[in-house]
Amino acid sequence: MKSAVIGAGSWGTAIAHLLTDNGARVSLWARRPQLAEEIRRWRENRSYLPGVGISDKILVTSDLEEALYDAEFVVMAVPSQSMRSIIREAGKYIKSHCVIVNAAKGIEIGTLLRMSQVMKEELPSECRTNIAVLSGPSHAEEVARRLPTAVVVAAEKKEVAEEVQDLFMNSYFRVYTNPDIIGVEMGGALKNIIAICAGIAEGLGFGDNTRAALITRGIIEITRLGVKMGAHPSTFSGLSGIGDVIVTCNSLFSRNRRAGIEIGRGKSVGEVMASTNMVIEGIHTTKAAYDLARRHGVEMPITEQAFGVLYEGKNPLDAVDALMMRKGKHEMEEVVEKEEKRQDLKTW
Ligand SMILES: NC(=O)C1=CN([C@@H]2O[C@H](COP(=O)(O)OP(=O)(O)OC[C@H]3O[C@@H](n4cnc5c(N)ncnc54)[C@H](OP(=O)(O)O)[C@@H]3O)[C@@H](O)[C@H]2O)C=CC1
Ligand SMILES: O=C(CO)COP(=O)(O)O
Repeated sequence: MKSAVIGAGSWGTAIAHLLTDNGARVSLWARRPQLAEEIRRWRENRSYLPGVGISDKILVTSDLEEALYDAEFVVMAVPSQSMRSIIREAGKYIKSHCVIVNAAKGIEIGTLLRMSQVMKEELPSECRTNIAVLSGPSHAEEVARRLPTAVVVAAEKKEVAEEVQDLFMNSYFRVYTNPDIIGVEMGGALKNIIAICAGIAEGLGFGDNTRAALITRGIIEITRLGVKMGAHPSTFSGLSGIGDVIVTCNSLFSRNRRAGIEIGRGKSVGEVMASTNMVIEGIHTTKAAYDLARRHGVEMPITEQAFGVLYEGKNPLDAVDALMMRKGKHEMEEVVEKEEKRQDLKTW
């Protein structure tokens, strides 16, 4: 059974490595012929995943048709803002019964669509029902070193989710299934905003209390938007919710957190983006989420302040003040409502 991994950044390379461990026949597509050539020559992706040997069983190519030839599974591990153009081209070579897995974490700016929605729009109709989403706390650097990791796969059809679960699961990579595609995808995308904010807080010299506050209040506003868009609230207490928020806000592997640290220390967003060839999804997702929150009338104070800092030149310290000095409120409206009902009181 052949799997094609589209995208030879750190995540695509780690996934190709994992699937090869699982005995699959794997191809890895790199956008630039030069990168494909480098990986073939060194059997290592020195640009994106240095120090990890790439099996010579993996076919590394920059030719999409060659990568996708005969593939039963296609894993899309490309930056979210490039997903549409790449899947459109890939769709010409994907077989109709293929299972297609989104591994990217983002929302398309402008259309405000999730990645599986973008894929659905661009793929031929016969491919559209076999789309799955893989998400959860899974830094490529650790997966490639076979460190125990747990993630979640969501799909419309249970059989599709289970096929992907079987494909990926092994002794160091545990995969759960979940029917809530919206929740799994929204959690994976939105956590990057919180990771940037946690980085900014660190860059400003704040401590563990601040990070814990951002993680906790962050997952609350992520859940608020996700539920408004049709997600199940419990999904956000799972791997693609709080799990991914925790890892991204704490890990030094996180590009989003690292970008935030630089911004907190005084670099501009442009400088931070120009300083790396890696994708900082949260910068784009902040814009998309800000627009989605307005469209759905959802209160997302952290996202709103992140938007101010990233897109309107707001001073991060002013953003912190704006968050801390908001009018006092209840921690959880739903708890208050339940208590009021239980006690038949209106004291709250
Ligand atoms: N890294 C991780 O640990 C994880 C990442 N993800 C998600 O996977 C997705 C891919 O990220 P990741 O593998 O980390 O990427 P990296 O940051 O490691 O590498 C960037 C990749 O993006 C490609 N790229 C850059 N600009 C463009 C463009 N304009 N069009 C097409 N491709 C472009 C680069 O190709 P080139 O070299 O040709 O410029 C390279 O393959 C993201 O959505 C990310 O959130 C999900 C889970 C874990
Ligand atoms: O999604 C990730 C880990 O689960 C990767 O996060 P970064 O893009 O911040 O590195």
